[in-house]
Amino acid sequence: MYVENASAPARKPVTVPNLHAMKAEGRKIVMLTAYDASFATQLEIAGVDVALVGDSLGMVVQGQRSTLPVTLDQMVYHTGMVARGLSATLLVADMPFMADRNVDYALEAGARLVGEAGAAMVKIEGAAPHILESIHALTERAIPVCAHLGLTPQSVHKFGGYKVQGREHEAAERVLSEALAVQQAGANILVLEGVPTPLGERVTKALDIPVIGIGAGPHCDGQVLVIYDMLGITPGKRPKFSKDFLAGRGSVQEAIAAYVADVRSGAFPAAEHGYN
Ligand SMILES: Nc1nc(=O)c2c([nH]1)NC[C@@H]1CN(c3ccc(C(=O)N[C@@H](CCC(=O)O)C(=O)O)cc3)CN21
Ligand SMILES: CC(C)C(=O)C(=O)O
Ligand SMILES: [Mg+2]
Repeated sequence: MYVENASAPARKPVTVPNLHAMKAEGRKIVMLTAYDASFATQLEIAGVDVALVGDSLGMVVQGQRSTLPVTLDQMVYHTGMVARGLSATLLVADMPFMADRNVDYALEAGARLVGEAGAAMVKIEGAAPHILESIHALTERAIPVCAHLGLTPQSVHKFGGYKVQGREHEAAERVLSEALAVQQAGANILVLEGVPTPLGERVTKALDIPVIGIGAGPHCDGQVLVIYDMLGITPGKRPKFSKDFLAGRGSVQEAIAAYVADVRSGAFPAAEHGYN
């Protein structure tokens, strides 16, 4: 029987091997943050590939000045809420500041975010020796890892602000060698944030694993944004790499659908969203 409001056929679940196939086939990966079940459902309906419970929730949900105050308990709480809104979308949860202080802590945090809260993968910033060890230890225990390099927000005090990374020749070479190191340690995918467009392209071409960019130019294998930035409701100034997809559209669902379509077609990001 034809039912006008019958829901769309269920999407096949997105898996880690799917993301690797997408890179191989040149199909762009669409990633977006979510912090609760209602937004998670909107991502699910729009066909977003990967949902990220970002520690950016400290800034956009809690109103903090950085991501550093976010606790593991809070990440577990939000990850659980998002997990209950998803079915096919792959769920990644950020390791909060210092939950990766050593391998044992990182394993404990991974166990909670995946085992207790329902994430399929955890994201860890940096490529310091203890981070490479943790990436290895987690992936050995079948917890997939998304590495995160470039403008890593948990290093805001070290960088002296949210500054684009890898601008000088030596700094660019360092980002590239860190990317190779996290891949070697076992990372399944990489988020590359806040680097010049040519470096985004070099890293994407040098790695076998998918590279998801945010402020890293259009050559990455996929893109990620903070959902409040792409809905134009971020308090204060939005990063230059973001875009308001709700402007001129009638609903949150249309805005997310436009983001999905523009990432898949390569229309987003445009030159104005990148750094040179
Ligand atoms: N709303 C929001 N969006 C984000 O993308 C985001 C967060 N919050 N919180 C956690 C981190 C912090 N991020 C940020 C925050 C600011 C800039 C920013 O203003 N960058 C300057 C670059 C200046 C330079 O050229 O070095 C810019 O103008 O874009 C970048 C990333 C990314 N993450
Ligand atoms: C900006 C993305 C990559 C992130 O780490 C977050 O939302 O916390
Ligand atoms: Mg984060």
